Amino acid sequence: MDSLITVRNLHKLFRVDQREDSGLWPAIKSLIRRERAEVVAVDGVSFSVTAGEIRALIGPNGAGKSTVMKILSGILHPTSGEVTCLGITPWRDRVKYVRHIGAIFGQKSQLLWDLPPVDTFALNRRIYRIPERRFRENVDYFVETFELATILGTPVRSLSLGERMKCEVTAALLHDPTLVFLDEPTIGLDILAKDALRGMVRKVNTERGVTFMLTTHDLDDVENLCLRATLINRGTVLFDDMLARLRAGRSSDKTVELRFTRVVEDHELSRWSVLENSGGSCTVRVMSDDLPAQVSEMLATLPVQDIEMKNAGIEAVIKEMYLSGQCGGPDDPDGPDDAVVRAGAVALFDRKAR
Ligand SMILES: Nc1ncnc2c1ncn2[C@@H]1O[C@H](COP(=O)(O)OP(=O)(O)OP(=O)(O)O)[C@@H](O)[C@H]1O
Repeated sequence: MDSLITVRNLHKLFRVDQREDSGLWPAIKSLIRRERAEVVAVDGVSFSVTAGEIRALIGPNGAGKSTVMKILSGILHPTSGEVTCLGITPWRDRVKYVRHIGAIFGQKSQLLWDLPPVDTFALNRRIYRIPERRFRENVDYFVETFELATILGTPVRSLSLGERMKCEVTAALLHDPTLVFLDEPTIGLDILAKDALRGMVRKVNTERGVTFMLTTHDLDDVENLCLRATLINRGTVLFDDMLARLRAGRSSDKTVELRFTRVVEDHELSRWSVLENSGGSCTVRVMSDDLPAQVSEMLATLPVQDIEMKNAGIEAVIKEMYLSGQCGGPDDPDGPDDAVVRAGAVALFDRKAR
C-alpha cells in the first residue's frame, strides 16, 4: 500500500543557552559569553503511514512527539533525515504543502473568539481559496454530520468545549485536506464529548478517506481510533506496529481495580503485578487462568472496599510489556536497552496516573 508519510532516520538537535548560576553577575557574564547546551529531541526516528490510516504517535512528556509533528507539518527543519508527506518535503515546499494539510489542537483554538464559527469558516474559505460551491457542500456536510445548526451563529466564547471542538474539526476540514494533525484533541472533554469527537474523526476518516496523525496522552483515544501506533521515548522509536500485535496472546488477561478502605503502601502489593497504585486504589494485572485464586487472596489480605474486573486494555498491555523489558514489537529483536524502556514506560504511565 502507498505510504502517505515516510520518515527516515530523522534527527533534531536544539541548541539552548545555558547559565551556570542565577544572579546579576552570571547574567552579565552570559551577555558576553554564552554557554550553549545541546538537546537531542529526535534521535533517528523512522516510520511510515499509509493513506487512510489514523496513526497514533505516543510517548511520555519530552519524548519528541511535538518535535516530530512540527517537522511533519513543515514548521521545523530537522537537523538531518528525510521526510516525505504527500510526495512533498514539508519544510521545503511549505506553501504548496499547507493547502493539503489541516491541524486540530485540543489546547489552541483556530476559531475567532468573539465571532460565531461561521465567520471563521468564511475566513478559511478565503485563505484556502475554496470554491464557493465546494465550500457550501462542505459546510452542509459538517453541519448535518456534527449537528452544528443551532450553534453556527453563537460567538465562540459562549460555546461549550465540546461544541467548540466540533467547530474546530469543521474549520480544519473545510478545505478538503488529505492529512490532518490531531494534537491532544480530547484534552479537557467530558466522556460524552470525547466519544462524540472520536466518532467524528472515525466518520471523516471512513467517509472522506482523510489520514490522521494523532498525538495524545489518552490511550483510550488510541484504542478507539487507531489500528497502529508508533511509540517514541527520548527521541527514538520503541514500538511501531499494529495494536492487535500488542494484544496477541494476552487478550484473555484481566485488570483488577481495587479500592481500599485505607492507604495501601507499595510493599503490601509487592506480590501482585501492579500497574498503578495511588494509595487509596490500585490496578493489578492478572492472568485469567489464575483469576479466582488471585482475587480470593486479594480479598483476604488487602483492605478492599470495592473491586472491578476488566479485560486488559491496551494501556495495561503496553505498560506491562515495557515494565517486563520487552521493548520492540514481535518484529523488533534489537530494541533499546531495558533501562531506557522502563524509564519510558514509567514516565508515560506515571503521568497518566497523576
Ligand atoms: N524549541 C526548543 N528548544 C530547545 N529544546 C526543545 C525545543 N522544543 C523541544 N525541545 C526539547 O526537546 C525534547 C522533546 O520535546 P517535545 O516537545 O518534542 O516532546 P513531547 O513528546 O511533545 O512532550 P509533551 O508530551 O510534554 O508535549 C524535550 O527535551 C524538549 O525540552
